Amino acid sequence: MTASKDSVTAFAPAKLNLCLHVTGQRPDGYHELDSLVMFAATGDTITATLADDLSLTIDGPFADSLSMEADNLVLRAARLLDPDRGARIHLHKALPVAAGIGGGSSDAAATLRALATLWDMPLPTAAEVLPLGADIPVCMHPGLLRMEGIGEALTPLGPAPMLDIVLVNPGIALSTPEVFKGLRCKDNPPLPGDMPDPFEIDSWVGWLAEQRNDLQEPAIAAAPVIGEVLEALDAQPGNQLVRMSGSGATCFGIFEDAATRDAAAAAIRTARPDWWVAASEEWNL
Ligand SMILES: C[C@](O)(CO)[C@H](O)COP(=O)(O)OP(=O)(O)OC[C@H]1O[C@@H](n2ccc(N)nc2=O)[C@H](O)[C@@H]1O
Ligand SMILES: Nc1ncnc2c1ncn2[C@@H]1O[C@H](COP(=O)(O)OP(=O)(O)OP(=O)(O)O)[C@@H](O)[C@H]1O
Repeated sequence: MTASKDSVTAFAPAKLNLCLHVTGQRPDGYHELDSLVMFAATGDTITATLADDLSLTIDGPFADSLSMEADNLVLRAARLLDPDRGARIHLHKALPVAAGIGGGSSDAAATLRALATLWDMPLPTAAEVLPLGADIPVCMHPGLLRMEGIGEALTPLGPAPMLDIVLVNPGIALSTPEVFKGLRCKDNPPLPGDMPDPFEIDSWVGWLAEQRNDLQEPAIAAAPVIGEVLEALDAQPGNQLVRMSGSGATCFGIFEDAATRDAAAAAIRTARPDWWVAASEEWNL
């Protein structure tokens, strides 16, 4: 985060569900999750400047996907922090929208970080931000986290280790509730209790590969192109783990080093110029 007296810039990293186990469903319809979450160093940028009124401007490659409606998560987050204060907020939208990488949630969390500094206020709690979205609590404290409940029960596991990641989105927006609705089984096993040390990267990634994203199957049923994305990542030399994030459609690959990561990203970009492809590293706050 960079700050001057009257302006603060905060990064809104892409969220990755390294695994996402759906373990039950509450009477209100929300699903119980058991997920490991980390963040990638590709994302949006929020700049907040002191002003009398609250306003939002948007630019960037995915700005057109977002209408300038009053319900943008950035404005909802600002009003949640203080409904009576003003700021001129600019969002540079570099992440695809409705893509399973929590772009809107990360924008909301970055807005809260920026405005808490600008307005000299404490950050809200997980319970306070949960009504804005189930992914917002985890986006408040980027690092490696276990996320349970419907997204509010967080166990910080320290910083994410150094990882070489490729993210690929085939250019389709997926509705999170529709993907949850397609789940055939809602009471799947939680994460096993024996997670290796994340800094023993090879054995940790091997353990992750044995876990699941339970939303992957219903997402592929809704959008079969996700299967093509997974195959494209899987075909690249040096991949150690290939999986979909969140409710899709973005998938990621973890590669053994920066050279195989960059070669994979270049190969997929060449083969599918219409897809969004990002080569990245981990991001910790
Ligand atoms: C799938 C994940 O991305 C995993 O990190 C999140 O659980 C989704 O988080 P989100 O997009 O912030 O979700 P919200 O905006 O709160 O909810 C959108 C819709 O997704 C479904 N939903 C979401 C979270 C959850 N634990 N159970 C659900 O069933 C509900 O139908 C809800 O109405
Ligand atoms: N700043 C924002 N960025 C992206 N989406 C936003 C924003 N504000 C509101 N939205 C709305 O939120 C919806 C979900 O967008 P988002 O990009 O966060 O989805 P997602 O990546 O699938 O999230 P998740 O991984 O949390 O399910 C979009 O349909 C969009 O209309």
